[in-house]
Amino acid sequence: MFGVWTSCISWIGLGFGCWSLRFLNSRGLLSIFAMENQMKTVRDAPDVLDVNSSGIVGGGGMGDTYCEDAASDNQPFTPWTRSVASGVDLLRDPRFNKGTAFTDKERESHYLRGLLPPVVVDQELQINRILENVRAYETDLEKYVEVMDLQERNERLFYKVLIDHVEELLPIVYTPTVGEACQKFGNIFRRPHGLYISLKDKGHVLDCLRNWPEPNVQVIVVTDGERILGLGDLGSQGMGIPIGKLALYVALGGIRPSATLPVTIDVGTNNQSLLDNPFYIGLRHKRATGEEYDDLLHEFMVACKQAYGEKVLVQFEDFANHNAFRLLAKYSTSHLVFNDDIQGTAAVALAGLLAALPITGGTLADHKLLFVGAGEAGTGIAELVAMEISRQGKISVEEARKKIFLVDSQGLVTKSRFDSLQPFKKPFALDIAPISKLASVIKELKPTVMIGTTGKGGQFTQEVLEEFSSYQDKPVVFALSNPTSQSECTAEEAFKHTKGKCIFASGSPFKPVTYEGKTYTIGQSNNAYIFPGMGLGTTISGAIRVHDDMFLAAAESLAKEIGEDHLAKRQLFPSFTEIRDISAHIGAAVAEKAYELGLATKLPKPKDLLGYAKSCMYSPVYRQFR
Ligand SMILES: NC(=O)C1=CN([C@@H]2O[C@H](COP(=O)(O)OP(=O)(O)OC[C@H]3O[C@@H](n4cnc5c(N)ncnc54)[C@H](OP(=O)(O)O)[C@@H]3O)[C@@H](O)[C@H]2O)C=CC1
Ligand SMILES: CC(=O)C(=O)O
Ligand SMILES: [Mg+2]
Repeated sequence: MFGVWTSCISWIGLGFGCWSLRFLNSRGLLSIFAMENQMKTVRDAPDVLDVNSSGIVGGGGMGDTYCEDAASDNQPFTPWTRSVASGVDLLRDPRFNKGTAFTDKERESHYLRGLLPPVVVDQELQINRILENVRAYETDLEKYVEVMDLQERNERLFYKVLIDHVEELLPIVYTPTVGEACQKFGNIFRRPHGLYISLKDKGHVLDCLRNWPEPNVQVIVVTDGERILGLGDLGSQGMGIPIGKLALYVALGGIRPSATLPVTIDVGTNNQSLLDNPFYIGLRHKRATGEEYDDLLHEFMVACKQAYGEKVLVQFEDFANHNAFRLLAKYSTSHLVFNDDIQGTAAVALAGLLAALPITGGTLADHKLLFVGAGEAGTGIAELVAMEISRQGKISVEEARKKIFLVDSQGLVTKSRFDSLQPFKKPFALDIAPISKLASVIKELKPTVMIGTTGKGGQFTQEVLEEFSSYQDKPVVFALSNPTSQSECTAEEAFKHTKGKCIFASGSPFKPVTYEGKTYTIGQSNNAYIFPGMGLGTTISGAIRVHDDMFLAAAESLAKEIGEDHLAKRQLFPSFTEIRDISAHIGAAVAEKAYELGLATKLPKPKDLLGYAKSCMYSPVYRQFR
């Protein structure tokens, strides 16, 4: 369908000049021309831009895209064409707009004369201007709005500034600010920036996907908004999360922006304050459940493959756990799908634990791990850790699970509660008397690692941290709940209440902590280290399924990035400034695993997977228009 669309455009464009392109957005019109133009086959490599004077992009090259067509041919010059609007439409198209960075020549050839102020600046100066504006805002939410506006105006500038200033801007486009943005999404709403698929679209989900302007989608992040970070049910306003995650796929993992699709499935919300809010953007009723919910989700999953093929990666994000586990189980055998909160989080936390071993000494199997919070993140990590212990120690996963204890909102997960336990908790149920208080659980079981995934701030109290550090020298404390307000403790509290002994990581960013004259850098144990590389790896290998071993490979690859200089600062995760290179390594490791498991379809396998991964990564540097 879209191949025909592209060829039609090129034929029309060449025949009638740039002005004619402006009339070509009606599907009916296009299909008529497509009938006349079946003979022309023109490849589409949307991010490699080269525009001729009639407003048609033409030329070829691999460049920074791994649009499957371009990548699979593996030729330096693959013929293709791409239509780009001229004049004011070009300025209004964020994908191609360069604003005042358009050169005089480009302004002349693309009908921009008079539409811009006379100054011509480079991307660097534009970045400085953006940063100055962003920094001038007092609140992070204002900064978020400014930065997301830029994404809507000038995509390459948005990604360049994000990549070059990732440490400063990640907390704005991602946790913690994205949480507040979701809470107030209706108030700050400007443009949709993703697909909203609601119960009103039942029977027409494929039409929704077909209305999306980009034909070559490779990564979809979808939420139903029921568990947004630790902020609960935010309904349609959860859309901020897929948008933010996909911005990171591009900035950190080098996926082409045009290959990303944020989706929110709206089945209602149980958040009464949103239902009462006149600015709420979603369906104004309680959540649909059961068959009605499942049918819409199923229609969506089927439509994804119909629209984008077998190899489109679907990332489930921030679903409540009663849906998350069963959706993953239901679709993991038929789709290229993973759940970021269960599997991505597991890989990043495992990487942190592996990285901590040189400090704690011993192997993973020598540890006793306590998970405070036994939902998606908690049991996801627990299962992957058990897999790793089993693999390293050549013991069964059942045996490995014995080193793991869970605590949920009712206290320790024990066999006495077995019948009422959710299925994902059952494998870890202990055969001991129930204990409800966290400090008492610690006293009884003496874990060496404590991982918080409760979504409830402040669970690691002074009493809990003091108890946990009372019998060991190197207590490992991960407070993974997001955003910052929901963190089980702050970095400062962790160091203070363990008397500087802890090895600490958090889900949201914390500033370095100085305790008794020594400064510690706080590593961020966030799945943002994993999913961009996972997307890169599955895409470059043409993987058709995601397998747990790919997450183990990703975790091991990430753990290798931690060296002695990091450990000297007790930093278990590298700085995000290094993340693009790290994502390439993770991508190569994931792709390698996909080939090993027979799940890769891109053949022959590239000889140098790392080099190939790097060569495929999107670069936001401006293109020259000819
Ligand atoms: N750092 C990262 O990369 C990631 C962080 N997260 C964060 O983790 C948090 C949880 O997410 P997720 O696992 O998906 O959520 P779930 O709702 O699936 O799990 C939450 C768990 O916490 C338990 N819980 C709630 N209150 C308490 C309490 N006071 N004491 C002990 N346990 C408690 C719940 O108990 P019960 O089962 O009894 O209800 C449940 O088991 C969120 O804040 C999220 O932002 C999530 C993914 C990635
Ligand atoms: C990071 C993430 O995925 C979460 O907090 O849900
Ligand atoms: Mg999440």
